[in-house]
Amino acid sequence: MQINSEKPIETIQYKSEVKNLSFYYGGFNALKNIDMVLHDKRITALIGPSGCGKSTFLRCFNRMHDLYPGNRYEGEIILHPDDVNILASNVDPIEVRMRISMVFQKPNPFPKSIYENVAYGLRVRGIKQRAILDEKVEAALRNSALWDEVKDRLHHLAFNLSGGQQQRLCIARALATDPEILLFDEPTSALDPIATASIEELITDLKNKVTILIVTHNMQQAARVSDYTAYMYLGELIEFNVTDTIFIKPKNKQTEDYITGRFG
Ligand SMILES: Nc1ncnc2c1ncn2[C@@H]1O[C@H](COP(=O)(O)OP(=O)(O)OP(=O)(O)O)[C@@H](O)[C@H]1O
Repeated sequence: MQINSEKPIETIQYKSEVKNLSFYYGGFNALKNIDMVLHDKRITALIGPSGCGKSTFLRCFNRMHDLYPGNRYEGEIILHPDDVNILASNVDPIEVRMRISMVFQKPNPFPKSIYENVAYGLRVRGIKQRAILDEKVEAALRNSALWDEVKDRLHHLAFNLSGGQQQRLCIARALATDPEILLFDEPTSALDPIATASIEELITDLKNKVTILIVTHNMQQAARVSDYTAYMYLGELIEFNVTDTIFIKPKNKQTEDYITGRFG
């Protein structure tokens, strides 16, 4: 595995360090000894052929796998600046999910109003004051480039929005609680090209505010939006580097074959 063997394009801090991470679905070893970093307020893309473990890796970051019995992590995911290992058994997964939010492949708004979708996580955290809720809901909708389209119908059902708008609403819902890392699992695969372009633009804008890890099948998308790219194969991290290097001059033959479409 090659990791950051070139000088980084800039000197920035790590938001997270993955150390010797392995993951098991019961007896199946889906991730094997992964070492990687997430650069603070940068976008990292995970690419690789179907079944290589991209979603499994992403889901380790918010302890999603804890929801199912028989799953097991080994190794560490250190979250900075407080250096906590979010996989440690004494760390509450609910706490982790407050700090690391996820946006799924298909838009999945709750059967509630636009406003209540965004306010949901704030209410779970015990925020009741209307003025604070109003302020945070508006900020999240502005940050997800949805405010102008919905400001006059905040109390309408979220299902009335288009697919692209629903996905931006899900991003607003994830942003409302000020997460430190935002996880995207193929966020545009259910959307048309215009909605995809607006989500990509939004993701690019969001990196000023939050560290982003995105799984995508679409290599052009990885090349367009990400600063760093990780290529995975059969549960292993094969190569990790700045995105331009991975796409223009990968160091590993397997990465090159995948990027050039000779494999996968
Ligand atoms: N709940 C599960 N139980 C057992 N094995 C699983 C489970 N979920 C995924 N796997 C297996 O783990 C491996 C990695 O799957 P994963 O979904 O992470 O791959 P992926 O790279 O995200 O694939 P895709 O691009 O098709 O979404 C695959 O072999 C898959 O069959």
